[in-house]
Amino acid sequence: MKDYKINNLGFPRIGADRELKKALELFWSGSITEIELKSKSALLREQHWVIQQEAGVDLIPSNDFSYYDQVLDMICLLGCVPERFKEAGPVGLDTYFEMARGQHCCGSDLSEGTRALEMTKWFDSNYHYLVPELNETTEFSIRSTKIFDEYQEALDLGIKTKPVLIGPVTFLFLSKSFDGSDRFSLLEKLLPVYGEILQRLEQKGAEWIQLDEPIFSMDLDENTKRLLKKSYEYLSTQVSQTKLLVANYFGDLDSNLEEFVSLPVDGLHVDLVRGVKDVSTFFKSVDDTKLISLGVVNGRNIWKNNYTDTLEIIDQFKHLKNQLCLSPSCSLLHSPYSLRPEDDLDEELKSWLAFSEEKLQELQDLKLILSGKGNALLIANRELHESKKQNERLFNKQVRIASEESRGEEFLTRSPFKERIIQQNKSLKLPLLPTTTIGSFPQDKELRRQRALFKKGIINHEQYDSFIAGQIAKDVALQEKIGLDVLVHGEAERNDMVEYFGEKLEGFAFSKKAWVQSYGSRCVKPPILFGDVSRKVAMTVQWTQYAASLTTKPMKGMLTGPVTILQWSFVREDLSREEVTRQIALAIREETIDLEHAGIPIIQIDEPAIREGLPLRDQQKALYLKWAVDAFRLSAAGVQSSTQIHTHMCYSDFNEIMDSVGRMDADVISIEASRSDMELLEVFKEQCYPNEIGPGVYDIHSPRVPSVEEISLKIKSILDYVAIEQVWINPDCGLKTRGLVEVEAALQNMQLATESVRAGLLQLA
Ligand SMILES: Nc1nc2c(c(=O)[nH]1)N[C@@H](CNc1ccc(C(=O)N[C@@H](CCC(=O)N[C@@H](CCC(=O)N[C@@H](CCC(=O)O)C(=O)O)C(=O)O)C(=O)O)cc1)CN2
Ligand code: MET
Ligand SMILES: [Zn+2]
Repeated sequence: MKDYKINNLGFPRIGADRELKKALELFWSGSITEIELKSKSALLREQHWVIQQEAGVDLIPSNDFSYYDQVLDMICLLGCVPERFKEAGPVGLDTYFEMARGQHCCGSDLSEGTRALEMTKWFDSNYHYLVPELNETTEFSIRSTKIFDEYQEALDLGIKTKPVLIGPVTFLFLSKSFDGSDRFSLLEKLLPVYGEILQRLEQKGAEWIQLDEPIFSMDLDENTKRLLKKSYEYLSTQVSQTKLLVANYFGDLDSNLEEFVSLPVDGLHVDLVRGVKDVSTFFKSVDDTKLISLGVVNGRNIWKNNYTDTLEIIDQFKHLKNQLCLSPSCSLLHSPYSLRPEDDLDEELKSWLAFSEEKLQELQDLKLILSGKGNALLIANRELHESKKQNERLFNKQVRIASEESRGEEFLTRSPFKERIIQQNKSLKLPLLPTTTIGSFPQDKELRRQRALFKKGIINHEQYDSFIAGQIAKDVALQEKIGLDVLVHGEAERNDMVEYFGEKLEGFAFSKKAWVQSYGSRCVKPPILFGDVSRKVAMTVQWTQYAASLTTKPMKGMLTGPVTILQWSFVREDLSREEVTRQIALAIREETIDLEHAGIPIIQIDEPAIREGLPLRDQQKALYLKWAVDAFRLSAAGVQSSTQIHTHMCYSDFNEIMDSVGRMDADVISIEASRSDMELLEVFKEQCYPNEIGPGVYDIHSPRVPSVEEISLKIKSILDYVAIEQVWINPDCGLKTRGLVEVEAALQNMQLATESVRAGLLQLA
């Protein structure tokens, strides 16, 4: 009988009750010391290692913990800290957080020293990493001992771990060259430092080291393949006893399979959830001394594993002489912690789910079944999946019919943009460079407390609603005071832009504590989309109408788009993503039309996740973009030409999707632009993008308040790319993560800057 081991790629680091988030935020506000933050973090690491040990994991990861982000940790480890963060030598926690969050001064300091690193999406997930800044002269040297310290820390607890780090080629791929040089040319300088890291880990006694190279899930040119080969040929000579495991995840190997299996390393991890088509060819080419880690339990979704299907996959590897490991498909960073606190979920639904702790249990179950002793587990699991398939809760006949009947309606066009905009300008009467915000306003402790009280049933609906009404009134008054042109209601009633709609729509369930890290200390609680989606009642009309009644300025209604709801939920796997998105689009469309009927002149349908949902493989991109854009169009189809449709996307890379952005045909699109210095407007300029654009004029991810001069310069630089009639002025994204004081100051400066640019134009005229 074959002996299987259990390998884990990474464990959620935020804590069962988001302890790390809370500790970080206390530390940043000065309420706890660095020593306290460090000791709380050490406690979490210990708990996580012990849980995995008790769950029978053989290869337990270390260095999967991070105070903020694993790529930022790599920047420190490799010593490529950008020059504006002056510190030399070991990178301290202050510099570390400064790179992540920018410097915390509320002045008009324009110096480079204050700007945080750019943040962008980790492959096709909702996790954000900090982008390493490289240029031709970047030098590397070990400037953090975290990976060694954490290995030692576990060892002191009696646990021998497998340190995890991002591999050199993926690291360079994730980086950005700031002088136009080819970032991969730095590999020569980078490899010796990796070699030194591996040697130091070997000296400490590490048996295995995991190097993550998810770049293998993407289309690679011959040069990149060569660099991967070269890297591992070199790195394998840097250790003698210690074994190297290279991990691919998030997709299949496809055309990279040959290169992957022939890497001169001791172990390979494959994602067999997304890369299932690799199975049959994989074992034909791999040599039998390598350990193979089979990523069979989905680390990106929350549904209970289907053991029968999984055993079929494993079966194909059984005849190999290789040591086999059972493993999650990727790090469990993307899974919530545990199902245990979810006592509000009904038992049936709960029986369909597995979070991180349960996923480790699934690996143990599978191992037991493979050893011939788990037949009862296998039968129970099979019965569960059989009965789930037929469960009525998953189907709504009316929704299926409506979806069929709606085919083609996404093409219902209003008049062409050039004509629509004339009508809209006539009724909206906005000044040149209209100012607005992206939707959410700060949510303070008291607001969250009131929502928590309401959810616990301690205050009733009337009490909660009257609190929300008060908050909306304050937000509207603030916008009036500042003098913004298009107002929003501020989203006070929304815990999150996706979770809120999930709670209102049919077909979703929601959890109490299924938090997943999004960036730094920020987490999201993706709703669980398990059945056919439909709208029970109007979801936003009441609050939008109320806000509109408080002002004479135009009020912009605020909806979350279908692709973003899909992308940021845990989604059923028994229906295509395209079909699920269509169902959501139809539900959102009902809301769009209700808002129009309620007299709301501008409706924003946010689609920040369209870009992130783009498949990693070129071949699959066009199909995705087609149905994604169709779904967006469907969610707005049916409104009058005079109703202005806005959308919002917070990404810096539009190059690949520009045609699709055009096809969305929103009257106005607001985008995140400030961290990347407006350079992304290049593609809008090149393509002569015809509709209106609001490039964010300041970064909302940092508490820093930009000065009037700074914003004026930003506005002027926008005008280098886009005709003034097309331009809107707004921040990069929503303001819900910020404090009220800094928001008021920043928006005030934004308004003053806009007015000064307008005045300058008048003088010129
Ligand atoms: N889903 C999603 N993905 C997104 C974004 C987004 O807005 N939503 N924005 C982009 C950036 N990512 C972001 C992700 C999270 C947050 C964010 O602010 N998250 C909040 C949680 C928001 C939330 O749901 N808050 C709950 C509060 C939950 C809570 O903490 N309750 C307390 C109790 C409160 C009390 O008694 O005081 C508790 O459970 O301990 C609410 O408002 O109701 C956080 O981590 O702090 C922001 C941006 C990309 N991806
Ligand atoms: N309307 C949303 C907000 O302002 C858009 C956020 S995009 C992540 O919060
Ligand atoms: Zn945004």
